[in-house]
Amino acid sequence: MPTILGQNQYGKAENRVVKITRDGATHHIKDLNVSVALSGDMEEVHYSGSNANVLPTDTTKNTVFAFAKEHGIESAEQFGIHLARHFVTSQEPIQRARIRIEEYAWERIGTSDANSKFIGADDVKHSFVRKGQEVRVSQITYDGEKWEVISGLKDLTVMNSTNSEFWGYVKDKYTTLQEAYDRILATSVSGRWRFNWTDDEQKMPNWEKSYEQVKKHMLHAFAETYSLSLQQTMYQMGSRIINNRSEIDEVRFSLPNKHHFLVDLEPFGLKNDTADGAVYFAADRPYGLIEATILRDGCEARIPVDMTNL
Ligand SMILES: O=c1[nH]c(=O)c2[nH]c(=O)[nH]c2[nH]1
Repeated sequence: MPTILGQNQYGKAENRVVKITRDGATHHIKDLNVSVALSGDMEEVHYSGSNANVLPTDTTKNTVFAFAKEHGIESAEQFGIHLARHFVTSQEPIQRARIRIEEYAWERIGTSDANSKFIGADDVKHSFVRKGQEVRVSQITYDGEKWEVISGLKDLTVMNSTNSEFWGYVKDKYTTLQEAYDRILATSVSGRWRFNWTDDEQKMPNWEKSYEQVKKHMLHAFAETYSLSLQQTMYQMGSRIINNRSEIDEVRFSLPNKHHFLVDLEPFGLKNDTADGAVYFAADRPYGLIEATILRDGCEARIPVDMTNL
């Protein structure tokens, strides 16, 4: 044979597993991206195509989700150790397992300086904001007479682990979506807001304070709205800003609906029920994209509909 097989490994990469643990009304999130790489006696599958030693990558994916439900996720390390031990000890041909895990950190809305002021302790049990700074953006336009200032943010990722439903929608012959009475609602907020300040230097808004307040009202509305759709939540977020910040006349949002699907663990004899803490598959695409402008009554819409370049 003119060639021989060198190092090889296989497995399912990037299993996006989200485990919610319910401690009464207080929820806890573990949000991981788990990649499995197995190696061992795998010559034959490469040389002849015999799969006799191959545990399917699909099975490694199922194992990740089933273990999250059956054993919980105490820490990424503990979870990885458990998985690696399982693959190596349960499958004779597998001699090495490498589990790589990225963990995404979440903090409760209301617990950090940036978002605490308006939210009482009762509101933060199931509403989370992903750790890390959002990107703050602004656009300033001047024609020699008047100013137009638009501020905003992107990549502010938030999640409600309950208090979200979606049902009563139109059903046609292509509809397969099941109605949801207790789902995860998550989005990465991209928002822009337009100031009504145009020229009076004396009445210039305090831009820093305004930004912090807008962000707080946005998070507050997200956390407090019992949601029947992302559209409804989004409108509440915009209204709350307009109603509390007199310097702003217009808000536009572009909100990807970051879908979290309940994993079917029935085949493994596991009940995966929202009521007692469930395991979800966090899908990255496709995603619903929900967008709208919310205006102060009587004001004109000027923020571009497509604000990706803004
Ligand atoms: O909040 C939602 N709004 C929708 O318009 C929609 N469509 C869908 O499939 N899921 C959802 N969720």
